[in-house]
Order: sequence, then C-alpha cells, then structure tokens
Amino acid sequence: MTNWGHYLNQMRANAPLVQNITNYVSMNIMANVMLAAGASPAMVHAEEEAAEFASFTSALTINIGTLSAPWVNAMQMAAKAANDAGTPWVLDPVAAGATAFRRETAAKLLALNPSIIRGNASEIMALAGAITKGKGADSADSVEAAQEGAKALAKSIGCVVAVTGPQDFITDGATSYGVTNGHALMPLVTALGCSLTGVVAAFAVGQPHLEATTAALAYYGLAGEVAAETAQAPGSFATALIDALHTVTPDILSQAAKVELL
Ligand SMILES: Nc1ncnc2c1ncn2[C@@H]1O[C@H](COP(=O)(O)OP(=O)(O)O)[C@@H](O)[C@H]1O
Ligand SMILES: Cc1ncsc1CCOP(=O)(O)O
Ligand SMILES: [Mg+2]
Repeated sequence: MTNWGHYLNQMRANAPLVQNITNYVSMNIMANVMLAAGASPAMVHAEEEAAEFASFTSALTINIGTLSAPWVNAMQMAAKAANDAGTPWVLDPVAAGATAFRRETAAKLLALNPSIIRGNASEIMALAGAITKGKGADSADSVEAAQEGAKALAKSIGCVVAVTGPQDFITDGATSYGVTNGHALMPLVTALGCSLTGVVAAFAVGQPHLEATTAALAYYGLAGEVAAETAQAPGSFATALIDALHTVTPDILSQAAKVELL
C-alpha cells in the first residue's frame, strides 16, 4: 500500500515557494489554500519580473483563466525560465476550448513542456484535440470521456495529466491512478480547481510527479470531505476547507486516501 501521507509530509517539510501566474478570480483563495496546506505562494505575473522570479522559485503554476496578451508573454517567459532552471511547472488550462485565443495560448504553453497539467474533463479534452468548449470555466464532459485523451496528451508532451471531477484520473500515459476523495460542494466554490493546481505544484517539488500529483488530489479531496462534516453550504464550506487543509495530517491522509491503481 502506498504511503500517500509521505508526500504531504515532504511538502510541509519543504514549505516550497510556488510562483503562480493565475487569474484574478483565484488569487486570494489560492494563496490562502496554499498557505493552509503548508506551502508559500507568490502571485507574480508582470512581464517585467515573471521570468526572473521563475529562475529561483521552487515551482511555478500557469493558469489561463483571465488572459490578456501581456500575460501570455509573461507566461511563456516564465515557463522558459523554469525549464532552464529545471523547475517543475504546472499548467491549469481554464476554459481551454472556449475561444480561439485560449486554444492558441494553450498550444503555445504545451510547446513549452509543462511538467504537469491539471484541469477538468472538458479542458483536458480540448488540449487533447477534441472539439469541446466546456461550459466556461466549468466542465461539460465526464472524467471518463477525458481519460483516453489524457493518456495521449501525457504521452505526447511527456508529462503527468490530472483530470478532476466527481472522481479524479491521473496518468503519465503508461500508469494511471483514480482518486475518489472529494465532495459535491467543491465545484460550487469558485477557483477551488485553480487552488488545487497550486497544491499540486507544491507537492511536485523534489518528488516523482505522478505519485505527488495523486497524493495532492487525495489530500485535497479528503480535506473537502472533512470540511463537509461541519459546513453544508458553499460559503462556509470554503472556510472549512481552508481549515481542513491545515488540520489534515500525513497519517490521516495515509488512512483515508481513496486511491486505486487503474
Ligand atoms: N462532484 C464532485 N464530487 C466530489 N469532488 C469533486 C466534484 N467536482 C469536483 N470535485 C473536486 O473538486 C476539486 C476541483 O476540481 P474541478 O471542479 O474539476 O476543477 P475546476 O474548478 O478547475 O473545474 C478536485 O479536488 C475534484 O476532485
Ligand atoms: C470563474 C472564472 N472565470 C475565469 S477564471 C475563473 C475561475 C475558475 O476557477 P476554477 O476553474 O478553479 O473553478
Ligand atoms: Mg479550473
């Protein structure tokens, strides 16, 4: 049995600095989620400094949720700097299939070899070449429908792909895991997917990316389950989730992770 709590323990021991080029909607909750988990987030997106920061951060996330041309430039420069430094970077392809601008930007970022891609089913299907617009930032497709595309995408880029939803699917194209931790209130709070992407990046520092991503998703879903014990509606659930991310221990994660090797 895999000791999934080990990856939470490692992340907290490192408390890694993670640079996030992320959308305006997510900035505050993502930073709070990452601090509660045990990482050190910094939202740094300006063209003038994004690449410089990426040269010394421990991990980088790039999220296309609220795009504009200068941001796309900063994203590409930061991804290149992370690659030059051997630093893992995680792509969050928010609404990747929705518009030509998003499809073109996603293609530019895929060409820069993300270490990990974390998105909902419609987003991963769009990156894999399917014609799906999703429903804005939300998914219009099932996780099952995205699995073959996720595997093909992981193989073609040489990265780990995580598809999230009612159950999660994580693959490097050869080995795949399923995670069933989670709660139905999670998609009712905005930017919880974006925030998860930051947690994935923090877990990936110095760890094998497939297992670290799987552990991060189990941890996050488990925190959702714990939060739902005290909060039954979206507003209080957001607060309870941040609390649960702080209180879940590596031992609790090892005991309660619902992970299956597929
Ligand atoms: N219906 C659901 N039941 C349980 N967990 C869910 C559900 N929908 C999403 N999640 C969880 O919410 C988190 C964010 O995933 P998701 O909603 O797919 O991302 P996004 O916000 O980017 O679309 C993940 O941990 C996922 O497992
Ligand atoms: C609603 C919205 N619109 C543009 S970005 C964004 C946040 C999306 O966050 P998430 O994908 O985590 O739900
Ligand atoms: Mg999202």
